[in-house]
Amino acid sequence: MEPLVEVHTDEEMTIALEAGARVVGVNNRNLHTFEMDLETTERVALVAAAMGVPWQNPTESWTRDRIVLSALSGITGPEDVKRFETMGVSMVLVGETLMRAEDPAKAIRTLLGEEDPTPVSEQRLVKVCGVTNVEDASTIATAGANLIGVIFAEGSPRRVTEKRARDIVKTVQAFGERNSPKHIEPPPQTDSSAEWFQAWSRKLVEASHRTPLVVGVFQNQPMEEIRRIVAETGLDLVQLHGDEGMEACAECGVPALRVVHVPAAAPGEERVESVLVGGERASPSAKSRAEEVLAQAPPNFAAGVLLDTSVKGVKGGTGLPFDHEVAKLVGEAGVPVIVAGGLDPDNVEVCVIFTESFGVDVSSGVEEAKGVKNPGEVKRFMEQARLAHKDLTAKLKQEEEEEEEEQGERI
Ligand SMILES: O=C(O)c1ccccc1NCC(=O)[C@H](O)[C@H](O)COP(=O)(O)O
Repeated sequence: MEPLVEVHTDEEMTIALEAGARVVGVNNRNLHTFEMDLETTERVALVAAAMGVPWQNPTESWTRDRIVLSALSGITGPEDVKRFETMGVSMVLVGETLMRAEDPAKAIRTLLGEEDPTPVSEQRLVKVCGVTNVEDASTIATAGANLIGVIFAEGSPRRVTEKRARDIVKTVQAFGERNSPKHIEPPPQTDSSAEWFQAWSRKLVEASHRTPLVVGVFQNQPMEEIRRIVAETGLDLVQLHGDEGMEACAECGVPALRVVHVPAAAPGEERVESVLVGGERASPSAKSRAEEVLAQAPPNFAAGVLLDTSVKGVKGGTGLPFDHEVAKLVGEAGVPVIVAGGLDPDNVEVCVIFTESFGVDVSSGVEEAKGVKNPGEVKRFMEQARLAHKDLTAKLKQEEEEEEEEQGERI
């Protein structure tokens, strides 16, 4: 019988090989800090290479002059399996991903590349906001949200203390197997809002698809206060939800989402009703609102544009939608947006398919009381949003193919 010897550092690898270990597993998780780093296997494997000990290629049968090298922990998607397969690792060990999976058999097929997951580059964002306790944060992280919002805005019934925010940050970090804020490098500066926000949207999805990020929501608060709270609580991102303007987003100490407020829609005008009236593609009011939004979205400051409803001076957590035609038009101009305001598990799908938005944000639509989330509704919202994202990806792909076919026919 051959024992599997687990190592995490260069030194441990040296000891294991010198002792004659033939099956060596590199744990990507540091068991002292619980921090996860998939590069650990690659780094520690170099020690074996430097000692002239080759490892077994997964496609060949084992010979005793080679070690069987395994990558342990942190494997969450087929791209991770591929990464280790490419470097010739013989085995991967997967625990947490299968424990969290609703359908472990399907999860294994997905890891092996036999099921078709949405590639990260095509994924979209879901934010659940107004979280006030660690139990809700855990529920939302487990349900698969990308962003978890905590509110510092004065007067909000969902406002949290710094201590509570710190506890929520710790819970979300532990879920994502990290113990520090996620650093996201901004894209290169550009003259184009579309280019800037598209680059940021890819970065946000990439940074949050394994591990949710915590967003602190502020409203017209002094910048020193924001920066202090960011540093003291460990927030990953900020959301400026007042009249701060775009430029302020570059001053927060971490990347910031900028909210642009759109007045609440008149009843019945939340979505498609303004389209195709009298041959006009969009209502004049939606067009001018979209232009206003675009004018407020210069490049090089914010990490994203979040459109939310304002009603009679109230901004945030209104539970009311705005005219989604506005979001659709801003997206068509090339600027990806996150749509907030009055979303719930029953209307999120229509919103996603209609607006083709990059992201959605919900707060009161999944609450059972102000500041208290309903776990069943959170789960349902996530399922509906993800389903809609899948349908939208399929729809956009089909449209692209049809367009290519048409172009081919014209030539
Ligand atoms: O939710 C609040 O109480 C709030 C108060 C002040 C500023 C912002 C606030 N919420 C920020 C959000 O991002 C909400 O998710 C967004 O407004 C949507 O809320 P809802 O319409 O309830 O889904």
